Amino acid sequence: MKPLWRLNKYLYKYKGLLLLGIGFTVISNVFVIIPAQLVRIAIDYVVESFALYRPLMNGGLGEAARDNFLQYVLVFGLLILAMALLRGFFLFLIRQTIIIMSRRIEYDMKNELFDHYQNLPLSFYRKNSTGDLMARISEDVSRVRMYLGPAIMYGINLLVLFPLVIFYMVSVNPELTLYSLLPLPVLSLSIYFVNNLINERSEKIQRSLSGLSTYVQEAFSGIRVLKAFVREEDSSRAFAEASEEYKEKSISLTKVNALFFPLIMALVGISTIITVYIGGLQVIEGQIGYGVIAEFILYVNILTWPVTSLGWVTSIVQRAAASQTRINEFLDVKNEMISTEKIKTELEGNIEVKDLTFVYPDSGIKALDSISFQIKSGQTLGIIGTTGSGKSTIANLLMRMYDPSSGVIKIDGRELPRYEVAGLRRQIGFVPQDVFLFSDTIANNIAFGLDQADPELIEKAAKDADVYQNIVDFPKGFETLLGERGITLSGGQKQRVSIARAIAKEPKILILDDCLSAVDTKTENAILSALKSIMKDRTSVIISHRVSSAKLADHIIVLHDGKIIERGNHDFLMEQKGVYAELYEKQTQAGEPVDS
Ligand SMILES: Nc1ncnc2c1ncn2[C@@H]1O[C@H](COP(=O)(O)OP(=O)(O)OP(=O)(O)O)[C@@H](O)[C@H]1O
Repeated sequence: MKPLWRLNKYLYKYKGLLLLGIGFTVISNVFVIIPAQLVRIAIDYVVESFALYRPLMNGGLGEAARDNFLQYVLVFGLLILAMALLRGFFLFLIRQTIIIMSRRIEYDMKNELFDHYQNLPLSFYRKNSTGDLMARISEDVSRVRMYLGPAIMYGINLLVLFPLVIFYMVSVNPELTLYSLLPLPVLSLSIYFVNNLINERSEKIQRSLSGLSTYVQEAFSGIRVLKAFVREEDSSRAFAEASEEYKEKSISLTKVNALFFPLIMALVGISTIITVYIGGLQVIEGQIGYGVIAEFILYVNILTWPVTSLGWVTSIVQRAAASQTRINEFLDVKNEMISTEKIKTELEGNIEVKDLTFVYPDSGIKALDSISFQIKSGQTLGIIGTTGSGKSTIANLLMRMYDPSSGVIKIDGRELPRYEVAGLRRQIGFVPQDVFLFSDTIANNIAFGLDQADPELIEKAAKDADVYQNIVDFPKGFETLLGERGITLSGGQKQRVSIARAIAKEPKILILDDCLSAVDTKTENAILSALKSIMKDRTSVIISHRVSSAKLADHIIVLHDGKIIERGNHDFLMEQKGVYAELYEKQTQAGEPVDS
């Protein structure tokens, strides 16, 4: 229960709806109890009237007595009907308050979680899978909503109705009350166990279903690989196996579900039989009238649902508490990327990195080892290195996606933590190694970093990234929709749209992380020379495997195993005849012309 306390702030926020809901519950229950008493009075009246009817009929007053009697019964009938209608109206109002409150809280919770997720550092995303993040914001929040809505609603109903009914029952006949209520605790306990069984099995089904969807999603997004390696049969077999498991689990749930209602009916039936039997004995002994039996049968029926719901509510609350624990676990993750001074200022773009060492906290891999370099505003730094040498790590650290293990990174003489994180990132244009485009139009993808999409700026960025002609050649031009992962574009086109997105926001610092690998050297040169003019007075960092990309940089560093092994400009490094020169030779011999 304790994890659910965190939700009290929401209950407080929507206290108006909650209090109204409680009020409506009390009123609606009054209209449940009164009809039961009316039924008792009506039946007792009918029985008494029958006893009087015969002597009156003999005395010639039969007709008048009959009319009177029918009128009386009609009034009772109308009264009971009116009560039922009023009860229905108040039930409607209860749902309109408590269930609406739960939906609003669900909305608030999802927004809070989503905002929180977005603020968390990259390391959080390394540790937790996207599936997990999605499950907590959707399934777990839904389970918590079940507590805030139905569970609270039925819980309040139970708390109001139960004492009220028991009070009336005891006031009418304590002995009969005891006997008729005997099977109800068994009902509640059985529902609790059956419901837990249902939940357990539903969860297994849910897991198997999400496994099935992940499998289908992967099979079809990797369909080209699947076909190329002729694995269709294998894939079908694996799918059939996963479906079989899903089917078995669904059938096992159906079995338990099938038990649910018969169980309730059986136990209610037993209660009714006991009521009729004990009540019948008391009627024979003259202790009570027939009406009391009818009233008690109604009471037992009235109590059936609240008692059933007790088991149900308990298991909902347990599940909600487990879900809220999972949600709290994520909500309690703190964002370590805190700014010390929250400096918001326009950057000039002078970068200084000193003795930078970085160890990835989750893997313990030392990706960078005492790296130092400087880039003046308007200059370009080329970073060359083998796979896994730490190039992308430098990009991540410059954007403050992680904080260094030791050493400092300064921009314009200030250490990164002094800047407001969003303000800093807003002035850095980043083109990641794995291009990610959204399922949206090309124009919106390019304008992603802008607060307002300016068509002129978008076109200019596309031209500078050398992708303009490709875009206007599409029938819908800039309005072309990109598929789920930009499948309508070629690898090189995607990279260039991604570059256009970074330069459209006219950043002070531009970081290209190996993002020209899928374009030919001619296009690479065209982009790089366009960038040279755009990035005049701004700073660029060009990370690449290819010497052709880094060649034009003012300063080049060559990385190996997290360490700088060579540094200088192209001519200097060529003269050194070291790793860089060797790489240059290899790449030119491999048929990659590197001349501009
Ligand atoms: N998020 C991460 N968590 C743990 N280790 C990581 C992470 N990212 C990278 N590494 C490790 O850090 C080292 C440097 O990786 P990095 O991505 O910086 O290399 P790179 O030079 O950019 O390589 P490539 O050219 O292949 O992209 C590698 O050994 C890699 O396995």
